[in-house]
Amino acid sequence: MKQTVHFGAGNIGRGFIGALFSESGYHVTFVDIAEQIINKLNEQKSYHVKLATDKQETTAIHNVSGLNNMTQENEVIETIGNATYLTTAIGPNILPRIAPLIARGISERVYQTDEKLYVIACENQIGATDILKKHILENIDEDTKERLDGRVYFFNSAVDRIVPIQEDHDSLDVLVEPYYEWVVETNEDIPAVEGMTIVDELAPFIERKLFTVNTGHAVIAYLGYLDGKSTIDKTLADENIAKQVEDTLKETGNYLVKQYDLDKEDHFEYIEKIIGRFKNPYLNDGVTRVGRAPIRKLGSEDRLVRPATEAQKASLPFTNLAKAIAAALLFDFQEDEEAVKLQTMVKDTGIAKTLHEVSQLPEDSEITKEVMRQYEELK
Ligand SMILES: NC(=O)C1=CN([C@@H]2O[C@H](COP(=O)(O)OP(=O)(O)OC[C@H]3O[C@@H](n4cnc5c(N)ncnc54)[C@H](O)[C@@H]3O)[C@@H](O)[C@H]2O)C=CC1
Ligand SMILES: O=P(O)(O)OC[C@H]1O[C@](O)(CO)[C@@H](O)[C@@H]1O
Repeated sequence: MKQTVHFGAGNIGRGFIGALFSESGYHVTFVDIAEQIINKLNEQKSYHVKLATDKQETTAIHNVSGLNNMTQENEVIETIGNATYLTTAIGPNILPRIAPLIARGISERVYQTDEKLYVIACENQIGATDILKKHILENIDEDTKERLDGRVYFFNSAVDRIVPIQEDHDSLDVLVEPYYEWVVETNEDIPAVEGMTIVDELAPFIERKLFTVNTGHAVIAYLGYLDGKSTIDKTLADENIAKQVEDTLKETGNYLVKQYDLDKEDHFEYIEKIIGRFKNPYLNDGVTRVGRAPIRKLGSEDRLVRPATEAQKASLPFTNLAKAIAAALLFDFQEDEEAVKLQTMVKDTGIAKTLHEVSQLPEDSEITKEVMRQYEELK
């Protein structure tokens, strides 16, 4: 049986990428630090993916097992040696931590086989596989690096499927929205995986997704949190917030249409489709999950700041994006490590210095000034 190894047996790992591989005839080895999940995968050897609809259609996912990357390093290295694909859905900040072990696996593999290995990071980040590749290469010696050519391939990708935090932590089953899109950038003729879309150039796809799905989601999450709302669909039922989401996505939309020469009408239909997905009441998706890790989300290349700086460069409006950034700066959820750190930064150094530090925005930039104005109104 064909083998694939997937780092991160969480929501996207089990509910999306791992499930697609299993349905495409692969045995999926999940690698994770969560001992309980790994044990369950090895005991049950299967789980269910349930659709967030009124009927809750369910698919059984078979041919799965698990390894713990902290305690089973040799087994992980051996599994990398036998895999066709190596994927991750672990969070962009974790990629540097798993890279050394992947590097060891690749280093052994390229002396044992000429079979090709395809590495794809499935994270909400532009160029996530490039980032992973950089960290992997830092852990491979020069002679071995030469053997990667023609044997190990790295492809960037965009992943889109809303998978909320699961209510039953004791179960491997995963509730997911029906919609999904997995776009992979390559010119290689790679083994088919059901549900994987291959494109020559990822930029329009990942930017369209990140600056529509993720920007829209972030606006709802941060404004909802400020307003004491619990979930995304409940927040979107508030007309003022719904209008704010639309206005913000018009700003990112204007940039995307201009940058990628998109058909404006098609793009605005895409926005409406995405907003429809956010309204799914069966997902019960918490604002604190969607708003998680605000420092990462305020990064210069991420869903709020990048479209604002691009809009500014193109002389397009960015006021609503500035409001979303201001709302993110007010996200003080105590159980989120980054939110706590961000609040300390704002308290100790103020908005302009914080934005300079986390978003690389000049302290006197027009965006910063607008964020400061909006922050005062929101707080
Ligand atoms: N949940 C969603 O709807 C979507 C998430 N994404 C992206 O997918 C990635 C994963 O997100 P989720 O699946 O939601 O997160 P998650 O928290 O459900 O899963 C992450 C998994 O990584 C594991 N992990 C953390 N540190 C590790 C380490 N050092 N070594 C091994 N395993 C480790 C965790 O134990 C967990 O099982 C993120 O980059 C996210 O932005 C992308 C699209 C949709
Ligand atoms: O997974 P992240 O980057 O923390 O952000 C949450 C976002 O990602 C998703 O999980 C999936 O695209 C969305 O639900 C949400 O916009």
